[in-house]
Amino acid sequence: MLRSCAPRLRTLGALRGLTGGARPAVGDAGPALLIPQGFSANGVTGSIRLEIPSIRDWTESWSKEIRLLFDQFMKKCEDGSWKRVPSYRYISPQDSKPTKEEGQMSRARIFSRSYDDGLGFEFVMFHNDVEKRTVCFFQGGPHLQGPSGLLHGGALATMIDVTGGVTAVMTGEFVMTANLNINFKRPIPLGSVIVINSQIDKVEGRKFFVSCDVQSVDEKTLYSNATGLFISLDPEKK
Ligand SMILES: CCCCCCCC(=O)SCCNC(=O)CCNC(=O)[C@H](O)C(C)(C)COP(=O)(O)OP(=O)(O)OC[C@H]1O[C@@H](n2cnc3c(N)ncnc32)[C@H](O)[C@@H]1OP(=O)(O)O
Repeated sequence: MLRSCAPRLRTLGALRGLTGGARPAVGDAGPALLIPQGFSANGVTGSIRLEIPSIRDWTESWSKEIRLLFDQFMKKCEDGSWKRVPSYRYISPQDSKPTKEEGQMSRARIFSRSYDDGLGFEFVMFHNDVEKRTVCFFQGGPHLQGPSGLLHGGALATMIDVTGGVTAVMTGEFVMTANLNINFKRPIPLGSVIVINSQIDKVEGRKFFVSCDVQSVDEKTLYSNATGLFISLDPEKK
């Protein structure tokens, strides 16, 4: 399984090349990649199309706080030190006769982009190649509630996983999460903007050791910290 996964993952790794500081107009269609082989529940399909959706500068639901952070970091992109990480929503099978299950698969969406605008994971990420770190500005929408008025821990875990994974992907090969340890230190008010800082601490062969902290925008509250191990796939393995 891992071997057949490799072409897709290499191409996903090529997303690194799609980042850039240029500010697209709101509503511009994002690029799409056609990838030779993909997965379905039954194994390999013909090909998959990875669609990067319209690159929104912001949504109606973004608070002023996250818009300001977005603008600040878009400015930092101008000298090339930071890059905005592109987002994508779909990896959909193409060019294969759909079975019932593949029909379902064609509705697949990347989990962290699976909610309608404003209701779930609203975030933007920026990556610094030299410092090997990624910053994610995240505003959890109302469908991510855990305890009343607070962000669900699993939603935060998702964002830590995605931010850590992106940090590893931007630095090396495409990776899978092998291990994630999270300390939940303070509850996060639903709808508030938080900052997830992720960096590569160490690389050992195919293993990327990543650490993350999750803070309030004013840096006064440390909500969580985490470590993760991300492993790039060995193309020789089945
Ligand atoms: C844009 C990108 C954002 C991505 C964010 C989202 C990411 C995800 O959701 S990924 C989905 C969740 N994760 C998974 O499903 C992964 C399931 N696990 C696997 O597929 C495999 O175990 C995988 C790929 C992680 C590693 O498999 P494999 O390549 O065979 O590793 P293997 O050869 O056994 O081990 C390699 C090294 O890693 C170490 N290792 C492997 N797993 C672990 C682990 N869980 N903990 C600690 N060390 C580990 C091994 O000890 C070995 O170390 P060394 O080289 O020093 O001897």
